[in-house]
Amino acid sequence: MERKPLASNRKIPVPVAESRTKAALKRARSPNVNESVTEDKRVCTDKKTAPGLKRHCSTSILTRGSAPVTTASTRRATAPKLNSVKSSDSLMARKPLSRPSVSQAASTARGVKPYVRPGASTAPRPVVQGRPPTSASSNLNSTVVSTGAPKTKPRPGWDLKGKLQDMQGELTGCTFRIAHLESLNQKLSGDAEMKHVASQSAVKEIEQLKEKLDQAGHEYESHKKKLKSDLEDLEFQKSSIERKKRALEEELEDSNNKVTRLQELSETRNKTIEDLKFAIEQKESEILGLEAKARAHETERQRLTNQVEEWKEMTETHSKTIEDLKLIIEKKDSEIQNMESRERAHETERRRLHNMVQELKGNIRVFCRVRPLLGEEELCKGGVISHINFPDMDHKILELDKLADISVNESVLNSTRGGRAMSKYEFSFDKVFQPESSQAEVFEEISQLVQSALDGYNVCIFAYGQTGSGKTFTMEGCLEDEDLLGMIPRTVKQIFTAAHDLETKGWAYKFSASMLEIYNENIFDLLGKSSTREEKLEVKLLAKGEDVHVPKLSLVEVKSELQVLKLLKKACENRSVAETKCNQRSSRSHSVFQLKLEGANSITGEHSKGLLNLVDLAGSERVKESGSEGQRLVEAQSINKSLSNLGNVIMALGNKEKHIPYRNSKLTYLLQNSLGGNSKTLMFVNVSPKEECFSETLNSLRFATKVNQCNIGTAQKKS
Ligand SMILES: Nc1ncnc2c1ncn2[C@@H]1O[C@H](COP(=O)(O)OP(=O)(O)OP(=O)(O)O)[C@@H](O)[C@H]1O
Repeated sequence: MERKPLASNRKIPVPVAESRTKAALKRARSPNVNESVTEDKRVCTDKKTAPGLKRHCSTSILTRGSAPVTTASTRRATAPKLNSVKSSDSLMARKPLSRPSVSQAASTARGVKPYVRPGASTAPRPVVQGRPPTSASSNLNSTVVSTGAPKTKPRPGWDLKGKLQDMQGELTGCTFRIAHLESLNQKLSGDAEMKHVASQSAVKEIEQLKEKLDQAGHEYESHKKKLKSDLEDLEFQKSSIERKKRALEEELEDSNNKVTRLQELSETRNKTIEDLKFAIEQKESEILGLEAKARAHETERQRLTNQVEEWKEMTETHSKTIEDLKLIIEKKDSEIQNMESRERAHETERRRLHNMVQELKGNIRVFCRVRPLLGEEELCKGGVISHINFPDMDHKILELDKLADISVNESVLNSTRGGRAMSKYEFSFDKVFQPESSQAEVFEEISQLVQSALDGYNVCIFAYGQTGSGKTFTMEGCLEDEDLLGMIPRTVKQIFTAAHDLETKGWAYKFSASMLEIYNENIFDLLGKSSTREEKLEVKLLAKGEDVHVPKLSLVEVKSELQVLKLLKKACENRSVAETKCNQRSSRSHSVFQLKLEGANSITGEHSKGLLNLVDLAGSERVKESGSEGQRLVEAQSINKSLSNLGNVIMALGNKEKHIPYRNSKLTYLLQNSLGGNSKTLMFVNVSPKEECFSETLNSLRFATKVNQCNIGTAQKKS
């Protein structure tokens, strides 16, 4: 009987994994294996000593690790019939028992799953009995089969002979079978011997392998130690490498940061370089421009140098010429002085002629001014003044039309309009200003008169007319608007300008201004302090033919037009304060602006003394028509008194009467030196364009016509 497992133990495949190698080595050293080997040895020993037991022993070996098998001898001892033995043998022959290899057996015994070489069959290998039957066994089996129990019916009890025959046949079979078994036993004994030898060689081989295994174990241990130390070395190297790696990584990160910073720096520098390049280009182009300029300057310098040389020569020539010219200038200076003295003589002559013209024009002159329709008046009338006409081109005649006839002495031209009788009144004045006339145009006509004040004449300009006809607008105007400045500021401006011009002719002037208000025949100072403003002033005449004097009246020396404008504003404010105490007082009072002009010519020794009176009279409407009563009646009466007295004075002057009733009113008393022989008088008669004011307009025009017809004599220059 061959035993392959030991040989196959050596052939335990080398496992891929070390763990498997260790397990195999362990299994190889396993006590179970030893046990198995020992058991094999024991069986072999038993085989020598007890051949009878050999079968049992071999059978136990064969059956170890498999299901228990009942031996043939046991079965024979217990089998009641040969048939049963035959059947069990045949069963053995038919049903081979599986026997695992030694390693498998060992593994199974330890409960460890045996290692199965890949590709190897896991089917149990058949034991001897399981092998295909040898020729002997097959013969036996065939014999048994042939000598098997007859399939005939059992012999009856009485057939002893037959039964004996059967028993003899059975005995023969047994004998034959015993012989066969003995031969078989002999064969098996031989096999056992061979197995024993093989087993011993296997044991030797196992011991050798064990030694080798121990040796291999030592080698493995030493190798393991070496590997462990190598591993430690490697671990140490690894950790040092990792440290180095970390250090390198940090270094790398630092380097990267440095690189980034350097890149940024590089970009900044590149940009700076670009900027600098651009600046350099600009500078270069500037330099080129400057070089070109420098070249041009050099050329210019050269040219100028040449010119300087030329001029040096010319200067010498000019110096000579200058000397000649100086002589000529000296000559001319004396000529100019002669001319200036002649001019002064001319100026004196001009003044004389101017005065003569004024005399020829008459010392009382009357200008008529019609104001335009304003605001709602314009809307109602469609902007047309239908009852006032300006028929002549010389602007000296005004026509007043009325449908109803009024019996008056003026030249009334009766005509018809729309089938109705129409009265036409014509008035003639020195000048008629139409509604469109500007303040400048009006002033142009009175500027010569203003000049007379500088020449040493008393000048009186007053505005007459009903309330709202434009007297204040004409005299003062709007002080905030240059174009709307009235006669007073324009007069002042002209006087200062002319005085300045006359300075070159030796004239020096001193101007003193005052402004008063005559309300209800009382005189109030419009330039006074608030404490003295309500104080009533009186007019005094120091001596006959002397200046009229108002004691306590503020007299302010003025040196500029601006200063006078400030005084006018102050007077306006004081008037409006008074107006809050007395309703419409400004309309109900006369305001008088006076400017004294005292001139002296340092060259000719001439002196001049003039007085300029600019008067804004109170409204001239009649008491009866205005239906005034109470305070208004008192106002109206005093206005009427002063205005009618003004007319009376002018009439008396015109009639060359001996007694001129100056003292009948404060106004005429104040203006007595400016009305009459020594003065030049101009009256504005202001006319409202409103048709409902027709009656008042007619009255005003009649009064102005009377004044205009007066010849108040020749003005005398005061000196
Ligand atoms: N020529 C003109 N152009 C434009 N507006 C004028 C003119 N004349 C008068 N006015 C306006 O008419 C209005 C009445 O004028 P203003 O006050 O001068 O009349 P007045 O006769 O002085 O009246 P009062 O007697 O009440 O003082 C004012 O608003 C003034 O600005």
